[in-house]
Amino acid sequence: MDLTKFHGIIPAFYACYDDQGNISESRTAALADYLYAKGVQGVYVGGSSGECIYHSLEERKQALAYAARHLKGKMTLIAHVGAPSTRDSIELARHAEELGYDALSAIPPIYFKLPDSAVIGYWTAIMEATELPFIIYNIPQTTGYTLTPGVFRQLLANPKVIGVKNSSMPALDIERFKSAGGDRVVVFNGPDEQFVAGRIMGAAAGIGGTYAAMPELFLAADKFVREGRFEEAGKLQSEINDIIVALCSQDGSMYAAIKEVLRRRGVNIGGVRAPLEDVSPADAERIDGIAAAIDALALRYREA
Ligand SMILES: CC(=O)N[C@H](C=O)[C@@H](O)[C@H](O)[C@H](O)CO
Ligand SMILES: CC(=O)C(=O)O
Repeated sequence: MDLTKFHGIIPAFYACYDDQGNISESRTAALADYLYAKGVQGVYVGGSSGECIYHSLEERKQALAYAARHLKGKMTLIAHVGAPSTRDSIELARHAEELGYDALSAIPPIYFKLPDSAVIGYWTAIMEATELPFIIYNIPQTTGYTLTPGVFRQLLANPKVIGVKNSSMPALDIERFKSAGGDRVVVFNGPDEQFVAGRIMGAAAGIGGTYAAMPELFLAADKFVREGRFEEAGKLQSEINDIIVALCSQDGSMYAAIKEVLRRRGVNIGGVRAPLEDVSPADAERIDGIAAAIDALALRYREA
């Protein structure tokens, strides 16, 4: 299988709401057009950053359908289908396959702490439900489940497994998964704050929650790594991290801050769904500064 279509910068697609807080097709189209114009390699739809955890099954299907309608054939499409029950996950997986997604991905089961056997059973049931390749999602800080290299190796017995999106903080985990999977897997860097480290340690791609706020910067960082320009990559990573820290330092949630940045960059995708907190009046001025900083860096790295 040609895995190169999964290489590069793959922003996590955000939940796009109308003014009443319902999933909006026209606003999904606006985010889709913006990301297409920036030249990203793909999108990851319906994950953490897509606020999937706060959506009904019907809304999740809508979000997957609207993104596919506006991006199918233009870039690689990955559907996140992890849901509390195996049954709902399978329903989403089949829906994503019908919509023409290129791959599925899922977090492990959440809430109850389940043994490895149940987690493996869950991911395997999703894989068996469609013909699509599958990307395991390891994000221990939110799910409470840590994927070990041993369990990863067991899962690799299934040829549908083509990769792992690793969001644990040690870049070492990326290297260990790549070492276990070799050429048949793509490891996706999770933590945007160490994208450059992840790329150097074995990730051929990144899926990130802040990419869509500043796609130009992650595309430039990726190019620096590909060209072996590690000093420039490291400097840009540091500039990116100043922005991420600022996005995470508002009264509102990081996603609310990002959506305000996007509004200033010409893309209105609404607010965030409670219990995520909206930005405060005091955030507004600081977010003006963040958006201006992103625009200035994007300009500076345009010819990178
Ligand atoms: C914990 C979490 O949500 N991680 C995301 C996915 O890996 C990241 O992309 C973060 O959104 C990003 O690194 C900002 O902290
Ligand atoms: C990558 C990420 O942030 C997500 O799962 O949406």
